[in-house]
Amino acid sequence: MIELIDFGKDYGEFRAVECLNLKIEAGEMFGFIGPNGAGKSTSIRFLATLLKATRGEGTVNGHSVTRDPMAVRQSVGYMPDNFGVYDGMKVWEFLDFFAVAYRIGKTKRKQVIADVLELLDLAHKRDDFVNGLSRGMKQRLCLAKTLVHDPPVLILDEPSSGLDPRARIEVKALLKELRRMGKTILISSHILSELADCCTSIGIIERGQLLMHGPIEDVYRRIRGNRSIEVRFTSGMDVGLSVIRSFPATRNVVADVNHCLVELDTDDAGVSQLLQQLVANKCGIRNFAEKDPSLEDVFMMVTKGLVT
Ligand SMILES: Nc1ncnc2c1ncn2[C@@H]1O[C@H](COP(=O)(O)OP(=O)(O)OP(=O)(O)O)[C@@H](O)[C@H]1O
Repeated sequence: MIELIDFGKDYGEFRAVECLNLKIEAGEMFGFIGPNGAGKSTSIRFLATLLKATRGEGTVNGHSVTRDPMAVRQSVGYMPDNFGVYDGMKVWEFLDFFAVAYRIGKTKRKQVIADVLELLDLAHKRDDFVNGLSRGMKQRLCLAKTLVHDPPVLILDEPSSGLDPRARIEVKALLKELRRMGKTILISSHILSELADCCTSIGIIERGQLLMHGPIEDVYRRIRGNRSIEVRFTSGMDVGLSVIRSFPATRNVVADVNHCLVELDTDDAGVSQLLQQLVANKCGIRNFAEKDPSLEDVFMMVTKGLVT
């Protein structure tokens, strides 16, 4: 649904994006992650047809970004990282303005505006002035305007920036709902915990280069290397620790009062074997669970070059 093929962008002498290749399938929610200045907005603005590539190409919904930008615009709802609102405009007028720009007829516009206001929970603000809205509501209104022409693809640059925790949770719930409605979503964000539980795949970009991308589970798996298992005991922890320490796949053990963290170099069968040995040795176990790294851990490891 979205593809970048050898995309590169120079600003004068400065190479902002090196050579980016990326493929996002229909129905995915793709999290685009990178430190400030990594090249996320540059890539996003190219896909939204607002920026010319220095090298390479992109396609959205089967349309070439460089050769058929008008068709791409029909397919994309784009939310920039900072957007302006017009003074003296009411909420419905703001949406009407964009609906006219997308050449939606007058009768249909009324219905479309009512629908998106309903979806974004802004119906009660229909006749309020846009510049009097809170930041969270302005952000929701901007998301509403990306939907007026019912595009299959949404490209959202930092949609949650500057929002308080409650407003961020609301935006996240909305994005999940939009994905459920069949939209393909590309979202950039610095709030990694937020992306972790709503994205199906991620890409990590730094200094204009895509360091890693793929389904979120694959990325975790590639990072994980050794597996980290947390074991909580109700009894028999001394015996349990000697079983764990003598287990051939054990690489490291960090023990606390009634639980320990074990690093294992093994597969699923090995993990299960360790559990069986603990049970066979009559250890009381309250919890035996694999600990996944957080998206923050993944991001730090990849951008520090600890993983290739
Ligand atoms: N119009 C421009 N002229 C010159 N340099 C630019 C221009 N736009 C962006 N850059 C530079 O290109 C690099 C990539 O910028 P970009 O905005 O794409 O990064 P980003 O990953 O979106 O960062 P952020 O998370 O801070 O928004 C940065 O070093 C930036 O300073």
